[in-house]
Amino acid sequence: MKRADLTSCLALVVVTAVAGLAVYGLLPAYWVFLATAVVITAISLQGLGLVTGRAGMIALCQMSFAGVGAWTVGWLNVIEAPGGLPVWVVLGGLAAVPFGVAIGLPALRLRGINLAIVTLAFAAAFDVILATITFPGQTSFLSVARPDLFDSDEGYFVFALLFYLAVALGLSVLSRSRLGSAFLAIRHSERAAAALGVSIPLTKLSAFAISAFIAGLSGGLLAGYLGTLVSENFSMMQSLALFAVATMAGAQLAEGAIIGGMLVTLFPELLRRLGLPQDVGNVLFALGAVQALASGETMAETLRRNLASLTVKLGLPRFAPSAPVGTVLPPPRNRRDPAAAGPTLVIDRLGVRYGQVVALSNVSLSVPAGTVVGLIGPNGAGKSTFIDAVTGFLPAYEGSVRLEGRPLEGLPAHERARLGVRRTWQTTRIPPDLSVGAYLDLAAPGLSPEESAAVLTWIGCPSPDTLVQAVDAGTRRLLDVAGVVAARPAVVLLDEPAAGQSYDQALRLARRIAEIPRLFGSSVLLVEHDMDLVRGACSQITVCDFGQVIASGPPMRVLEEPVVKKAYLGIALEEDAA
Ligand SMILES: Nc1ncnc2c1ncn2[C@@H]1O[C@H](COP(=O)(O)OP(=O)(O)OP(=O)(O)O)[C@@H](O)[C@H]1O
Repeated sequence: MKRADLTSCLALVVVTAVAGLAVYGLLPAYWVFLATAVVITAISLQGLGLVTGRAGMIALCQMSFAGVGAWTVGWLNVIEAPGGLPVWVVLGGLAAVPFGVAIGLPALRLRGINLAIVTLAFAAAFDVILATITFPGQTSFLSVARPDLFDSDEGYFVFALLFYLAVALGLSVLSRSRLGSAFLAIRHSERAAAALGVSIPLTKLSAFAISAFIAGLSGGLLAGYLGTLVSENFSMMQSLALFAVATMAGAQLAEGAIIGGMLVTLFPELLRRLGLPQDVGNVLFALGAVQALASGETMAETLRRNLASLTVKLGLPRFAPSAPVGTVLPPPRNRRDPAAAGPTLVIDRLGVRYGQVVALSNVSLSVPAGTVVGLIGPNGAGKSTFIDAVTGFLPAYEGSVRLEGRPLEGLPAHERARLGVRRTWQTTRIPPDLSVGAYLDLAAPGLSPEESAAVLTWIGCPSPDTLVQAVDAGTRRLLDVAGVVAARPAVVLLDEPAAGQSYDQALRLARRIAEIPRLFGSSVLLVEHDMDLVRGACSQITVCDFGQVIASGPPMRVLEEPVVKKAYLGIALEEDAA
């Protein structure tokens, strides 16, 4: 585990222990009882935050997953299964996983309102089923047996808090893993995530499965908390309210889940004491969710921002570790002998149509091993379409694409990326919530901290602990390039990497791109409008116009050809004028 992960896990343990001790030691028994409900709700909210806040999908059936966990615990209690409540709660979580995966399956095709309707329909169906079958032990008033050590209400608070801590620690570690970064990546752009080799179906299903597991745990804990359960505890309305609170509080963060748990538990208590109807709470939660979505900041994020500025004002040391400084680039990929092995990438008679528009027709091109090849052409010539087809982002095309002799037809984008075809985009699609280092881990798993730091220094990006949202647009383009080359694929396809760069930066980038084959062992296909960059980086270029190849060869010769000058008339005149 990295030092930064260890520090944040330790901080989580200390804060939870201090807060738990304060509640346990200072509050009267009734408030400790309420605090237990806060903690149990916070556990469920953490699971919901994973799917909604992190992975960006809508799930309106969190309490149904909790109901599965609670039902399982009730049943294990009735049959007096071995292991007692701690084991039953975990089994309750596991029982909810298949339901989570089943609900995740529509998420592979549906988004937004359609996914919301599917998850809501599941919650409604679960309502009906629960009302019919009742909870085990409900009719005979058989209470769920708590462990002896945690039998009292105060003891059960500690029991629930231990589960909260375990879930928070697990999610904290997960958020720093490649899967955690993949959740953020699919929320930001599924296409860009696939281009990094992330499997979208697997990532979405993992989010739903983990979320359902956590909800199942919370349901099982609720069974032990209340003793006996009724179907209203897990109704569709409860799921809707939980979703609103998760959106408002920012349940993807541990403190957001606790804020949400306090709102869900203590607000109804306040309304009860004021003699106001409970529905007022749900209306306010909905308004709070709208406010959070409109402002783009959840309550937990506001809290973090204020705490950070307070830390700066008080001059306290921040816990962020200093970036490791290294000079060792990752070793280049094992390069095949170019003469013996043939070209890295061969495209033969590629054709693409968008309805009646012929975007590419009979385009053939090859990228020899260890070279940088340019693909240029005026706007609308078909360059991005070419990259989309090669990297697997078009549903269909004519012709063939071969990587090191292997045909890629039929393979989806993430598999092509894993095989060694990596791309960047015309506009950067890096999730802004990630740190620079986490993005590099996502794009190129397995790099050591020293190698990450060296790649970033080489391309001219800030240190790994810098947040992407604090980085300017031009530098994010460089990070795009760093991500693809650090993975050391067979070939990288760079789509206008100099967009947003100054003239000097573009020339520097040209030198870096020319170094890619030697330093990383990857061949390069460069799409670019900046002719100085093309001249500086490429050994061969192919020129397209209206979807067809009009010239190819060494840059100096090809750029002088009349047909190319004609296609580039506007640009040629600009260059002459300059
Ligand atoms: N999704 C689409 N639907 C219909 N037509 C499209 C689509 N995408 C691109 N085209 C058309 O295909 C042709 C090639 O577009 P493409 O974006 O590949 O060109 P380009 O060379 O990358 O242009 P630029 O340099 O401006 O990025 C253009 O005529 C464009 O209008």
